[in-house]
Amino acid sequence: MPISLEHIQKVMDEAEVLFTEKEIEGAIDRVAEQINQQLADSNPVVFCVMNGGLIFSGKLLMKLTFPLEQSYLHASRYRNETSGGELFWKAKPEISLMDREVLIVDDILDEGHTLSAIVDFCKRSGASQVYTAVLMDKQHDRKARPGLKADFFGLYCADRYIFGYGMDYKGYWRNAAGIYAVKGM
Ligand SMILES: O=P(O)(O)OC[C@H]1O[C@H](OP(=O)(O)OP(=O)(O)O)[C@H](O)[C@@H]1O
Ligand code: HPA
Repeated sequence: MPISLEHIQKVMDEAEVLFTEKEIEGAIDRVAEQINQQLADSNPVVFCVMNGGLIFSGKLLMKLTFPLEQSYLHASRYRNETSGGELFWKAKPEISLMDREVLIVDDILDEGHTLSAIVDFCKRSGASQVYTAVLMDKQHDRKARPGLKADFFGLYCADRYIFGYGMDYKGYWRNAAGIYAVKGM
């Protein structure tokens, strides 16, 4: 069934603000500072995980102050739905990862299946070290493995369905300049 724009607008009108733009920008500054300290001499390839990682990657990259290469990959398991399924690779990395340090940048670590599969792929492709950075870490006990964490993360969020700053609700509101929770989810 096609999604009605009335529904999409209603979701925004009724959503709860979890984090303001100012709070999120502060978190991105902190993540950038940590990465600048730890990866400055590593000549990494920084991969944006499309689509959700687009805004965080863009904002983060401009705050990284050392030489790096940038690329993208696209693996999706939600496909505009609000619960995850099988991971589907839409675009694998084109740049060689052999003996490279890699930083994967995504919007959210939810159950972590996406990030784990991407990290495994990079290691199998010869990366010497794989780091991960996410804007949001969702708090619950359904992680792909207990204790799964990103190396760098911005903010913890509650176990709600969230959107904004790259994260979508049914394909919409990635452009929202704040992080919102859908009413009742
Ligand atoms: O930790 P997980 O439970 O695996 O979920 C996190 C992943 O889900 C979202 O991507 P999605 O599959 O929606 O693709 P998209 O970025 O193209 O929207 C998000 O951008 C993460 O990549
Ligand atoms: O809460 C979420 N919001 C948007 N995309 C997501 N992908 C995994 N979890 C989420």
